[in-house]
Amino acid sequence: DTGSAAAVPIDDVDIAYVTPVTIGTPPQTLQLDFDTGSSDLWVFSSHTPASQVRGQEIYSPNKSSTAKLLEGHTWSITYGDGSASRGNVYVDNFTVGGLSVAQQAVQTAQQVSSSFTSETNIDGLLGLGFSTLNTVSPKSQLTFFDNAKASLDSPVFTVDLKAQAAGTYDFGFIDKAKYTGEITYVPVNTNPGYWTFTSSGYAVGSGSFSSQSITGIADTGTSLVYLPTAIVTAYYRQVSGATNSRNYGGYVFPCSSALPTFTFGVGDARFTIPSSYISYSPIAPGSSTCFGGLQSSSGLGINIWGDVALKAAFVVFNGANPPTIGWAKK
Ligand SMILES: CC[C@H](C)[C@H](NC(=O)C[C@H](O)[C@H](CC1CCCCC1)NC(=O)CCNC(=O)[C@H](Cc1ccccc1)NC(=O)N1CCC(N)CC1)C(=O)NCc1cnc(C)nc1N
Repeated sequence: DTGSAAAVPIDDVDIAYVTPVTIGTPPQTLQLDFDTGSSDLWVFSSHTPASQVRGQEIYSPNKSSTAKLLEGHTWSITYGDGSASRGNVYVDNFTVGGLSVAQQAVQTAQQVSSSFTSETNIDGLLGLGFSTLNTVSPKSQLTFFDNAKASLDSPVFTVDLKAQAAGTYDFGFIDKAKYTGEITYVPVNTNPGYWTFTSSGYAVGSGSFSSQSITGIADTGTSLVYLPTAIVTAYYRQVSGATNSRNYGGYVFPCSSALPTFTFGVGDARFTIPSSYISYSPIAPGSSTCFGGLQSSSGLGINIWGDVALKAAFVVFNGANPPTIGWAKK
């Protein structure tokens, strides 16, 4: 089997991407944020208080003839940005881009934090991290990818995110039309459950490449790139008027400032993030001060290659044993 579905940016700065999925019988369609940085599949549902729903599509298990409550199972998750949700669990038919899993654990929200309520374009999350991170108790559940893996032509999924355009999540195959040159594969550390890999270094603009190991996670659910402070200060030193603003929570600069590109290494391969991706967004609509798409990871305890970096490459998440991650130009 294989599957292929669109990854559509939810706003004009690519803060996140959503992908259509269908749940139950007859099929109910929701738009989910596919997140390699977590491993819960949860949805806004008929169990979510109306006061917490603001236009999101909901999954109603009582309207699905194939839904079954997972008795006594609950879940509760908190994300890096402090957002959170919790609820109960059903199993039901679940399809992504033509690829179906018969008994997928679908976590129905009974409570979501205000940031989820206000994010009207996201009807839930589909975790693509390792199932060890799943929060369902007393028995943790498998991700869609782990459930589908045995039936896939190849135990992989690929991520092709684009700037202000629809990209794709492919399952079970590697589409040669989506990348150029070779795919460079590097090892993945599955502890504690992210897709953790080590980059071989970086360069700022046309500057020399600094070879150093940068261990971080490939995270489709994180908007920006978060790297060690030394690297980030080296970058913004090249940006006139850039300051690290406590007020705005990171590096800001005049939107008119020229920004260098940022290149990162994977093995011998080099990937360049265009300046336009790093001029992330005005700090407020119409402001002439812009927020950077590259920020410091100090305080996070982890380096994160988020959408700003993933958009610059075609990435293969190889779920074989042992898992690896592959990066290619496109
Ligand atoms: C089983 C938990 C699971 C593994 C969890 N995983 C994650 O947090 C990583 C995961 O990829 C989550 C997935 C997000 C969650 C919010 C909704 C969209 C998806 N990523 C993050 O939390 C990274 C930081 N957040 C982000 O990058 C969000 C993503 C977002 C997108 C659209 C709308 C709203 C939010 N972006 C923003 O808030 N932006 C607005 C501000 C702008 N300057 C940048 C973009 C974790 O590590 N939790 C531990 C944890 C708990 N508590 C805290 C405080 N930190 C933690 N790390």
